[in-house]
Amino acid sequence: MNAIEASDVRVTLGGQPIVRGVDLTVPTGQVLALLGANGSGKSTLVRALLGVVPLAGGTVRLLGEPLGRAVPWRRVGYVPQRMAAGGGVPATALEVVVSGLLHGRRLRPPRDSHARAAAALEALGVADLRDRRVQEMSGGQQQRVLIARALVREPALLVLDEPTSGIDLPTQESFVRVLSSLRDAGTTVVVILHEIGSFAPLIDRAVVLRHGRVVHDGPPPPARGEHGDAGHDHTHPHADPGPPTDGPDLTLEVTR
Ligand SMILES: Nc1ncnc2c1ncn2[C@@H]1O[C@H](COP(=O)(O)OP(=O)(O)OP(=O)(O)O)[C@@H](O)[C@H]1O
Repeated sequence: MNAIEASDVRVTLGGQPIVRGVDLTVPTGQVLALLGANGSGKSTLVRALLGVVPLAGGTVRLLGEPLGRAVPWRRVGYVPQRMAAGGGVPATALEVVVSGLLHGRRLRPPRDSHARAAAALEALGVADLRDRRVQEMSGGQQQRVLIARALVREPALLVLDEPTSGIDLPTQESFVRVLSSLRDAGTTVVVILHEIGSFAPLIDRAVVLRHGRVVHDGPPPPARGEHGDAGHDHTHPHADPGPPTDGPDLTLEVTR
């Protein structure tokens, strides 16, 4: 089965076409990186795939069901880009993570929710923050709490929008290990990345957007190696240049 089947997805925001006819099929268990310059439409595409913004055209199926009530949402985890984890509510980290176990008609968390939430915080290296209020945390700490909130659902499909921005390298690496074990358990992962960086060993496929269209879909771009002594491996999407063209030219530089 495919975790995502999207066909000719179109989104218009503020009168502008932002996603301009994207086809995307993601087989179960695949780890897909969504890359592209700032403003190329990555966040808008995933928001459309998850039904957060309305489609101006096209169709989406998630976990075998058409977008809407039939989708088993409790099996979908989503970590939006940079959002205050508590949404202004004076909740502790543990409470925010437990809220990840609530869905639809389930208003009371399951019996083992605290143990599961604590384990998710531990996996993200923020076990010691469990009783701290999220509004009092740094952006990176809040981000980790949000990731824990998505992980605690043990999702079949996990969608992450630049999950590691503002997170230091050792924590990024431990997060990549958490994702590896999820992948081994068969979870499908779609992750928007600014740089492939520490995710490189995990990525099966890279889709690059430019001006709301797919301009690359295949293996992650190979490292070119001209910065051979940089000591690490990352992908820089350049700023989305010029007017839209249909050409397949990639504005992607991979340095090593
Ligand atoms: N609510 C909105 N109304 C109007 N335009 C919007 C809205 N949200 C996003 N846009 C525009 O849509 C375009 C794509 O934005 P989007 O956030 O999807 O890009 P992105 O590739 O995720 O960028 P980034 O890497 O900076 O997060 C941008 O030009 C943005 O200004």
